[in-house]
Amino acid sequence: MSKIKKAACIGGGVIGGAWAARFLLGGIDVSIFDPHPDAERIVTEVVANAERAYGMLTMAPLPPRGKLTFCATLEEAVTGADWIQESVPERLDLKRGVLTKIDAAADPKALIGSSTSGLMPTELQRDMRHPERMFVAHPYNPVYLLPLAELVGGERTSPETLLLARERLAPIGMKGVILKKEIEAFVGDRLLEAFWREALWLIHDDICDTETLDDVIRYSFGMRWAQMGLFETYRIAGGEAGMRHFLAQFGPCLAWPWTKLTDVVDLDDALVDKIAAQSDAQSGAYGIRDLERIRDENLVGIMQALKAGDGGKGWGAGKILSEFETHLWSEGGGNGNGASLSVDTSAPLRLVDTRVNAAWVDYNGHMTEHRYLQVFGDTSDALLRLIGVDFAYVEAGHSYYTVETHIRHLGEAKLGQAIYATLQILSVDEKRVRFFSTIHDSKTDGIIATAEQLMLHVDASAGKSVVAPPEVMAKLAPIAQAHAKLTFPDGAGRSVGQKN
Ligand SMILES: NC(=O)C1=CN([C@@H]2O[C@H](COP(=O)(O)OP(=O)(O)OC[C@H]3O[C@@H](n4cnc5c(N)ncnc54)[C@H](O)[C@@H]3O)[C@@H](O)[C@H]2O)C=CC1
Ligand SMILES: C[N+](C)(C)CC(=O)CC(=O)[O-]
Repeated sequence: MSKIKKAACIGGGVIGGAWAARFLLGGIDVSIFDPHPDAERIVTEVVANAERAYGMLTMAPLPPRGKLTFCATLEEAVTGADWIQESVPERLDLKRGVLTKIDAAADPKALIGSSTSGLMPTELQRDMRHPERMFVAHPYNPVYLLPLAELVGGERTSPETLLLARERLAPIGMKGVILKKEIEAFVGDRLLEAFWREALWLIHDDICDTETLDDVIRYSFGMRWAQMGLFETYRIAGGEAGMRHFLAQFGPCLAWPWTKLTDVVDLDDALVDKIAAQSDAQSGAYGIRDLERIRDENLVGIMQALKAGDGGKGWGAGKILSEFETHLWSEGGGNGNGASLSVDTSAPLRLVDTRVNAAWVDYNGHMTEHRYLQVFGDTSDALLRLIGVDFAYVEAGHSYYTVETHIRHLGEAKLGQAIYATLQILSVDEKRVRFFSTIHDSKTDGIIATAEQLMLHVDASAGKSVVAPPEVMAKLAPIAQAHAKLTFPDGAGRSVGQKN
């Protein structure tokens, strides 16, 4: 599978910043060029929101965050990048100029995607020397959560470019859909534009205000669309007689005055003022970053619900999330698979490096208790991958299950604090592994929490413990032997409430 190794974002506004977050949280280094004086602050805030959202979205081990570099020139940003995403304002002359500059400075094999909402790729690639690798990758806001990118080629885009782009988006949790032909505004924005025009008429004609219009969407078909789109929803609406019956029943409405789509509203000052005032009344109590966080929490909830859809197989965006998580598990949080990790057994194994995410913090202002178990769980998962108990091993029917845990909270972890976790094996036999993990502050190495745990090797389908195979024991035993020579950890073997 082809993966993005280094990305460049040209334009770091709403969309460029969110692309950067998607790449960074996928473990990819990103260089940004944006001349705006506030670009660095804005991108940093967007990335922080994205990181918070990922903390809620998935328990799968994310790779170490990529490195973010702000560059003084476009040329500097694209150097070494194999995916360049242009996200400058929606003006043909500006975009064409920027894309032509990218083309001249980038590696000829680098893919160049444009975030344009509706400009034709043939127009955008007109002056490029290597137009075959240029295409539209039209995302949806927020790019770091919504998985879709419409992939659209121009007359001179090679078909392989679109296939390669789709392949490279999958490991960062995105679904690239390739359109058969280019058309202004592609598929999504054509639909949204039709909807938007109708909505503007409804406000203009005082049928409702912006809040009522939004209520109509979010309490009804908006929820349907998140999971089944238009045609599958209408198929169900046709009842047992299906789609043909639906078309026969509602087809005549097409001739009735149910839409004003052919008539474009005049977006004059009066209408702009009206919409802005209604929008202020509806949402003005929140700042933009607050609204983004609320939106992200809701989207995460929807995606998680969809992950449980279709009897747990995942549905729509939930299926993409599930596939993304499978990929993350198989990659093992950037530690690589067990075989390639070099292990220093002369000390407890340092298996997890992370940061306290906003979603982990509770009303006491510090990391909440179940997140400790999450970090300890990530640590034991990392041990398992190290000894060959990876995703393929689990899929083949065996695993280790945790049967006992004792956590001690010895310090506090605050929002954004860098922490790391170590693990020392205490004892091992063919069925059991007993180990002691410690969460440390990354700056001081001070101990924040410890966990003593016992895991059993199991046959998952039989639902019972069985002996681990020789190849797992061959990896586990040397670590256990080395750790037996270390000092027995202070606090191991303690019971709850025991005095020192
Ligand atoms: N905002 C949205 O909901 C969506 C926007 N898009 C598309 O993404 C693109 C960017 O839109 P937004 O991020 O919303 O705009 P924005 O105005 O938030 O950001 C544009 C950024 O480009 C920077 N910029 C201007 N000239 C530049 C140059 N020569 N080189 C590098 N950076 C430059 C600006 O300083 C600004 O930070 C547009 O093509 C838009 O149609 C696509 C999907 C959704
Ligand atoms: C309004 N818009 C045309 C920029 C919207 C998009 O392009 C996609 C989105 O995120 O809705």
